[in-house]
Amino acid sequence: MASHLKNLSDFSHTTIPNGENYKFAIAVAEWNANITGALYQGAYDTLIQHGVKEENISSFPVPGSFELPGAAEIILHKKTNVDAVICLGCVIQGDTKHFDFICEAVANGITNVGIKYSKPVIFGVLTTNDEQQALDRAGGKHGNKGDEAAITALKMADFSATIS
Ligand SMILES: Nc1c(NC[C@H](O)[C@H](O)[C@H](O)CO)[nH]c(=O)[nH]c1=O
Ligand SMILES: CC(=O)[C@@H](O)COP(=O)(O)O
Repeated sequence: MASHLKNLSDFSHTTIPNGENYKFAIAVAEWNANITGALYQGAYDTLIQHGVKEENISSFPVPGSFELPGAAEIILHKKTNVDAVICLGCVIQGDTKHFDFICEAVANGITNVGIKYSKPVIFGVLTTNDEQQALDRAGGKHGNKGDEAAITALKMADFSATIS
């Protein structure tokens, strides 16, 4: 469903697991920091709201979204007790094809790291045509993609922990 047809921050809170027993890492890109900062705050606040302890959230800034898959790899290689990694970024179309290459590399890279480590690695990356679309999805009229990424991380961490 397109974001304009749903609010990224609208969830039935009865179906969201309590996160008190889970540890999360958040990798956040510094490119478009006004957007990614809002995504980060949304994700952090949502994790806390659902019982995650402050000491169980570790945060890792990286230069750009292209660095997110590598950061997730390093985090999961070195911090084996992390239950899920949330990757946050904002890629905005420019004048060249650079956007296409970054978006594909980031999406594929994040997918591959999650599979490699059998750990949830959440794609919380906005890929927009312009800044307004990003603002609308980082706490604007369409909600906050960071909230959505945190909810997904909670659900997948619980899924991973409870599957026999
Ligand atoms: N244009 C955007 C970038 N570009 C930078 C890359 O992500 C990367 O840091 C660079 O190519 C060096 O490896 N990054 C974003 O996150 N958002 C953009 O709009
Ligand atoms: C997504 C990008 O890397 C892009 O914002 C860079 O802009 P440009 O394509 O005009 O170089």
